Amino acid sequence: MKRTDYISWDEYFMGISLLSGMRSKDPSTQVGACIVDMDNRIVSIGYNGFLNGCSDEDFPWEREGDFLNTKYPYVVHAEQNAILNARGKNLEGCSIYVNLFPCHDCARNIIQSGIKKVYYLDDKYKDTDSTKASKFMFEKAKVECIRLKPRTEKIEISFKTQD
Ligand SMILES: O=c1[nH]c(=O)n([C@H]2C[C@H](O)[C@@H](COP(=O)(O)O)O2)cc1CO
Ligand SMILES: [Zn+2]
Repeated sequence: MKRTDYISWDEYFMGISLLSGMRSKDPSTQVGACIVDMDNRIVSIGYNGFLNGCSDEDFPWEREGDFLNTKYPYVVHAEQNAILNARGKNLEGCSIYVNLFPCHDCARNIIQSGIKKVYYLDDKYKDTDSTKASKFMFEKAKVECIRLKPRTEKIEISFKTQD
């Protein structure tokens, strides 16, 4: 008799996005993205962070104040990192799982990469122009956006061993 309490594909991939977000140093918003092909094979993963080869201390994590003294000009978004981490692999027809609804810049990159479905959890910036632009572009480009309603509230990962 097979196990019945295994996690669904959606919980698996969104869980990987959330786990990836746990690598983010952003004090306010940790975002993870997981790109999956049409055979449910994981193609790429990314989280929001600063630039390769630079120290995380080189840039500010602030949200407020003069634009150049905030993180916004510098932080690479999770979706962008996931697309770039695919290292040029063909993403046509793939899905992307991301815990936060994509900003308008990520929406453009998602569309241009050939990704056709966006699964998301949180839409806390739904009232911003950025998100409104994302939704408009996704609609015009026929990229499907699906808000995940997970069956369970949380999945626990434990490193406890039997010995
Ligand atoms: O599409 C996105 N992808 C993504 O990685 N992020 C990241 C960028 C920032 O590090 C953080 C947003 O910061 P905040 O919530 O403090 O404004 O989330 C933010 C968005 C949308 O806001
Ligand atoms: Zn973005």
